[in-house]
Amino acid sequence: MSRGPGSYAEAVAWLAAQCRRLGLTTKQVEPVKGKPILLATWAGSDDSLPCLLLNSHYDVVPAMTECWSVDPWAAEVVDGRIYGRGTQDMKSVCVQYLFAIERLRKRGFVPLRTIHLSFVPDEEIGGVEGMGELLKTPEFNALGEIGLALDEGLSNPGDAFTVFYGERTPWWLLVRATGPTGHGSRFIKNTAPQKLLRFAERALAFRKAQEDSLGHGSNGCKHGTAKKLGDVTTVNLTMLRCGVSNDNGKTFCLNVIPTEAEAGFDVRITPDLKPKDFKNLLDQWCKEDEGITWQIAPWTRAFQEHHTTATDESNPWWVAFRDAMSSMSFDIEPEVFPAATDSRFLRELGIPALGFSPMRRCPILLHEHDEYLPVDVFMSGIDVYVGLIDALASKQKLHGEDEAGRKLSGLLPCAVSQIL
Ligand SMILES: CSCC[C@H](NC(C)=O)C(=O)O
Ligand SMILES: [Zn+2]
Ligand SMILES: [Zn+2]
Repeated sequence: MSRGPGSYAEAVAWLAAQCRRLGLTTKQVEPVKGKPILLATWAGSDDSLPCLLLNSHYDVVPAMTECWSVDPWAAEVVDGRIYGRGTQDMKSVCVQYLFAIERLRKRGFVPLRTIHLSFVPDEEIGGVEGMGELLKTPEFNALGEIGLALDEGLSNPGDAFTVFYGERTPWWLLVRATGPTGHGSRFIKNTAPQKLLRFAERALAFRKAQEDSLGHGSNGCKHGTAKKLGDVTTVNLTMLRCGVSNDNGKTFCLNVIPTEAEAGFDVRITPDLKPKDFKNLLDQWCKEDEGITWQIAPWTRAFQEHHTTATDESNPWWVAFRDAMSSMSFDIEPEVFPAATDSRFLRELGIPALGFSPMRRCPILLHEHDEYLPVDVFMSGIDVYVGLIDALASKQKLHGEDEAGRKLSGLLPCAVSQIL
């Protein structure tokens, strides 16, 4: 597979060949030109039952080769570790699904429920033209009712596996202030940069309070544990822009007060905070000054609701997942994913989705230099999927699935909360 941009088609061709070798039926869809999606299917014996969807993204973030101690594209094994970009995020999962299916087929396993696999591009750049578009296609619709989707998670450095039932909603903000100009030597009031800095101070005070609450709140937290990153809201100042320049930003007239100043913020709203309430906070911070406004960065999409997958007895798929892991003697730790994954598109449609990569006893190395996965973690991850797929695809009709195999509206596997 070649490296760098332009290898989407090669990646899909390779994955499609592997799927066909395993006897899966495959279909390629390309809702956005140059961004192919692979769908593969192992038909179940009862096509009236909702299916299992195993999702993975085949794109990866770039690697700064000069900062790696090995070639990030060679999958070299050094000291029992597979090094390479995507070993954790999430090429390993793409192929672990396939190895697990190969093993199950060799064993003569026949799934009761149909198993679909989706291999999508673009997750690393927002997923809008990958999973986002896939869900609008007739081919996705033709897959039938999805009972449960599995998607990526994160490694757990301890002995348990982490399972993500939701994620923080990303809001990317632009804040713009305007004010008077004047000579840089004077006490000019309410300048654009001053207003912007006051806004930033309010935002950063909120950030500090959120950071201080990390590690606390064992009573308030959904799973009775101390607050983790996914349970608080982060606000990070990621862009600052102002100044009067005569030469397109090479040098600045530092003695002239600029009339405009702009800042960009990466905000991640925890499911415990209503997006509507965060919006009110932003409005309030802006109201404290004249001439300052905020907007969602127009090239991004801000979800206005949180969608989480229920992790209690009301969701039979959660129970099935939990019990399957427990029967393999694995502990699981349910959490909110601190960043964004393709699961948010699935949950938005009401499809229960769990973020799970079978990686434990290993540091979280996604997007880092020298990303690796120990060989034994990779191999045992295949065993985990064999057990999970066997258990989940063998589930008889679950509580809440009606005669036609459809979910009853009373079943709430995917809780929608906090409507703006
Ligand atoms: C909003 S799309 C960007 C997706 C990216 N996901 C990860 C896992 O890094 C992020 O959260 O920034
Ligand atoms: Zn990923
Ligand atoms: Zn990633």
